[in-house]
Amino acid sequence: MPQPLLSARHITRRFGGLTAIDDVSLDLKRGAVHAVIGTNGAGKSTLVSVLAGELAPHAGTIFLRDQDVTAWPQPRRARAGMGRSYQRTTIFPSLTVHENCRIAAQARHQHFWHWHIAARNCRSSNEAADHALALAGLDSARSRVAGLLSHGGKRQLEIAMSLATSPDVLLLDEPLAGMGAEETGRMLELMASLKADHAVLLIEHDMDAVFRISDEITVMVNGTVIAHGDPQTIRDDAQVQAAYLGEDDA
Ligand SMILES: Nc1ncnc2c1ncn2[C@@H]1O[C@H](COP(=O)(O)OP(=O)(O)OP(=O)(O)O)[C@@H](O)[C@H]1O
Repeated sequence: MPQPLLSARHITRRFGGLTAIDDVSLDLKRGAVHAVIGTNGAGKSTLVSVLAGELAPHAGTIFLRDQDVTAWPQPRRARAGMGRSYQRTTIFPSLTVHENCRIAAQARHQHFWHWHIAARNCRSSNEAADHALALAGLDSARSRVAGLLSHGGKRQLEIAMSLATSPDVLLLDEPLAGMGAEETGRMLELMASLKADHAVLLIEHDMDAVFRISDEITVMVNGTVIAHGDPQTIRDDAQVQAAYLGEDDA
């Protein structure tokens, strides 16, 4: 069994009187897609934000490899190898696809005393952007204006921007939202190809996609984990069926 790249232990996060996530633990391993599913408001996005370092937990510990990163802010976690994509697209629409990736790459590849160097002259950022575009299958679109890409293309670019920071861990928040069947198929192929070198956390409402792509699934209801296991275990779990999966999904 490979050691987890990321381990979250007993994470709790409250918003005022609401406990959005309550004592949640999970592991992300290289070579595996770990999906977190649950009804609206179950706490999935909050969990991603806590793992990424955008929200501090009220309790619990997060380890990246063997290092306790619980107190690290988001930029430090990103430099240490955590990449994330967001529910809403966060690209720079007037820049080209390559420029978007190059800017993302600078966050990890450029030393702080090099910020005065124009991004286009920074070789390591350019190389990281090239590599990310190749991984994400966007090589041929490198010179296109990002805002003119299809919806699926923009989501693909978001993942490429995340890859440009050379992450080991990828936190993907609803990467398939709003996609048609063809775009979904392409994105699932991309995820399958990325998991060899990455630990992938997938938040997704498309259950067909989740059950096709995932190696492990964690099910959340009202901030707590009610089940965890491989897709077949989750399909067969009576509590999951009652709480979440409809008859069509189970
Ligand atoms: N910044 C915030 N302030 C107050 N409450 C919040 C905040 N962010 C999330 N919540 C609440 O925490 C709970 C969990 O929200 P979260 O967005 O994590 O759920 P989710 O499972 O990602 O839902 P969805 O599938 O709809 O995206 C919800 O009740 C939500 O209203």
